[in-house]
Amino acid sequence: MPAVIEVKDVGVPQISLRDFESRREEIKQQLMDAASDVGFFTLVDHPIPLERVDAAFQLADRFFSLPDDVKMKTPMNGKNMGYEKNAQIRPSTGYPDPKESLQMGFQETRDQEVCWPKDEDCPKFREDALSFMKEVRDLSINVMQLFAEGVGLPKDTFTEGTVSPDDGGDKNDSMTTLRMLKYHACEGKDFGPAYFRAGAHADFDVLTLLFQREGQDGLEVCPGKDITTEFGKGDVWTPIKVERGAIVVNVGDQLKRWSDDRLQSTFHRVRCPRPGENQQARFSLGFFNQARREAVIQGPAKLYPKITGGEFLAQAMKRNYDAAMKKNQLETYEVKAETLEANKNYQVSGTGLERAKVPTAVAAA
Ligand SMILES: O=C(O)CCC(=O)C(=O)O
Ligand SMILES: [Fe+2]
Repeated sequence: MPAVIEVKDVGVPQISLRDFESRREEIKQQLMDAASDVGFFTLVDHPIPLERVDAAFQLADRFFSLPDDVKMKTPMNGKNMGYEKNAQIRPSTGYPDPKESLQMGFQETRDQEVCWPKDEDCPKFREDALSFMKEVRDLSINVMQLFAEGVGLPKDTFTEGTVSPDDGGDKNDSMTTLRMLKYHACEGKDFGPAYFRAGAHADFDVLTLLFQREGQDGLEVCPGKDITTEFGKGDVWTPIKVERGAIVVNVGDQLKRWSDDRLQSTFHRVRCPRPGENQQARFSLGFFNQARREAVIQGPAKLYPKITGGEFLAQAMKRNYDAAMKKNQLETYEVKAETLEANKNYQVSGTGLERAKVPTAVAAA
């Protein structure tokens, strides 16, 4: 049976953070409802000013406008940091997403140091990116505290589990990352309906906050799909229209596991625009709150064995990037033998489980 891919607007809940302190309980309930149902929602009336988001997009544009050889001074490493272009192959499609991206984190390790664009190439990049990242992290903390309470864990479980203290603790085990994305322009080209700017995948972090630009739609989500079953066939995809000021938020695989599957990590993808649509480049900024390298992930009902953030990432990266890792001789984090044994019957879902049965196209340049 050929894949039936239906796109229907079944809606994604919008949650207002207005009067956060006095409406805390109400907001918590709305977050829990959205995250246990669709796994995706948008946040409005949040504290991040539009100008800050616009400035972050300008920063991304400044970086992506540099010549390729300058951007390639900070190549993607096996630890989810650095720059890549046409190199992220999604298991769901089998071809690289037609895009370029730069990922950076809070760590001050050598792994991370070498991934920051140099001041002489992109002045003040690091300073400005970090200040935006801190702002998004602060908002994430408020949301993650409500989720921890909502699933019956101590309030700070997900924040202590993702945020390394800036002083005192080992901030170098932070794995949270900001990913700047630029999908290539494809003016005048038609790759058909089954070609994607980002192939279907679920995120492997705790919570993703995604910033998009008006007029640059394309994100679609596939709610209600159990991500441990076959991927994407006959499912209903829902477009999320970009709304100025709204932040798209989704639950990742780590939070799904940490909540004993109460909260849903949902497949999503980015469509490639066809003639008649906006085929210019598309920018987005994804902030991925990930479990710290040493944080232990386990839900209140212990549905899954324990796994650390570092091991979780290593497994996800290995599964998703095996070929790329081999080719580039990249090294990722270590996974202990006992973790492998304890987790052998469980899957890190990451970016899809099966190659999609759709025709592939050559990535746009
Ligand atoms: O660019 C987007 O809108 C989505 C990106 C995404 O899903 C990802 O990078 O994980
Ligand atoms: Fe994603």
